[in-house]
Formats: sequence, structure tokens, C-alpha cells
Amino acid sequence: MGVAGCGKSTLGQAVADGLGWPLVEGDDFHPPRNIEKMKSGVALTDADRREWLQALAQELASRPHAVMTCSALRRVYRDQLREASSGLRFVFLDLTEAQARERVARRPAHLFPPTLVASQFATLERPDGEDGVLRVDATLSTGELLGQVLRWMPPVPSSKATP
Ligand SMILES: Nc1ncnc2c1ncn2[C@@H]1O[C@H](COP(=O)(O)OP(=O)(O)OP(=O)(O)O)[C@@H](O)[C@H]1O
Ligand SMILES: O=C(O)[C@H](O)[C@@H](O)[C@H](O)[C@H](O)CO
Repeated sequence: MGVAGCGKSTLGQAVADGLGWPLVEGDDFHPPRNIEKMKSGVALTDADRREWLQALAQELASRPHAVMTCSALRRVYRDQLREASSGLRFVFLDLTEAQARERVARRPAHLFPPTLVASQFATLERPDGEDGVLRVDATLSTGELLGQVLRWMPPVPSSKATP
């Protein structure tokens, strides 16, 4: 979880590979109108995110193990996902607004324009103090972040494991 550009897809892929679990890209579940809205520089609202979060919750409920990327900016969004998946844990990729804007600006072809980064921080309710959350410094290397996540995860079966 975290704002646009914090590194969810990059770390999510590394964690999925490390655990031998599938990666579910949350952005792939946005209805087309949400994508169009973000591309045109308009921030999503609670109403826009409702259907998307329902789809993500369903996806989590249908999988015994998976790594999912999802901004999950507000507490109610995280709680909706927690209800769908009792063992759900969140890795919060924490970085400053300036750092996020710089990263988002570096990838002009992406659906998310740098002008919307401020709205991500305005919406973000940090998960500090919530159970099952690991806060990490999103400016560390992916390898370092992966190590932190894997050390924090409880022992879990891997789909790569031989019986
Ligand atoms: N640990 C890192 N250190 C430096 N740069 C990183 C790191 N992780 C990701 N990046 C870079 O930051 C940019 C955003 O990364 P990524 O797409 O993984 O973020 P994201 O949170 O999935 O973004 P979005 O939700 O907007 O798709 C990319 O250019 C990526 O290469
Ligand atoms: O909740 C939101 O506002 C969205 O999920 C955004 O965070 C983007 O989809 C994502 O970060 C892609 O850039």
C-alpha cells in the first residue's frame, strides 16, 4: 500500500517472486472510467473506488495466498480488504510528497499524472498503529525492502515448495 509512485508494483513483484505467490496488480481492476479520470488529471473519490475495492476484496477472498498491490490510502479501504481476507497484512511504502512527485514525473507514459500526487497525500490515512502493518522506507533499495518484508512475514507455505 501507499501513494502513487511509492514502489508498490516493484516491491510487490519482488515479494511475490520471493514467496512463490501470484502477484495481483490492483491497478488492473480499476474500471475504465477510473483510469480515464486519473489520466485526465482528476482524483478518484470514495465513490469511484467502491467498485474497485469490492473487486479487490473478491480477488483476495478467492486466493489462499497472494501479493496484491493496492494504494489502500484510507483506513476504511484497508478494513474492507481485511474483512475479505483474515490473514491480510499490509506493507506501507512510506515516502515524502516531493519524492513521490519526482518518481511519478519520471514516467510520463503512465496513467497517473504528477499533478495528482498532492491529492494522494491529502487522502492518505497513514496506517500507523494498525495491526499487521509493516512501515518501510520506500527510498531503500528493492533488495533491502524485500529482506525487511520476508523477515517480517510469518512462516507460510510456498507454492514452489515440493510436497
Ligand atoms: N525502491 C526503489 N528505489 C528507487 N526507485 C524505485 C523503487 N521502487 C520503485 N522505484 C521506481 O519508482 C517508480 C514507481 O515505482 P512503481 O511503479 O513500482 O510504484 P507504484 O507504487 O506501483 O506506482 P503506481 O501505483 O503509480 O503504479 C518507478 O519508476 C520505479 O522504477
Ligand atoms: O486510490 C487511488 O487513487 C489509485 O489506486 C491510485 O493510487 C493509482 O491507481 C495508482 O497509484 C496508480 O498510479
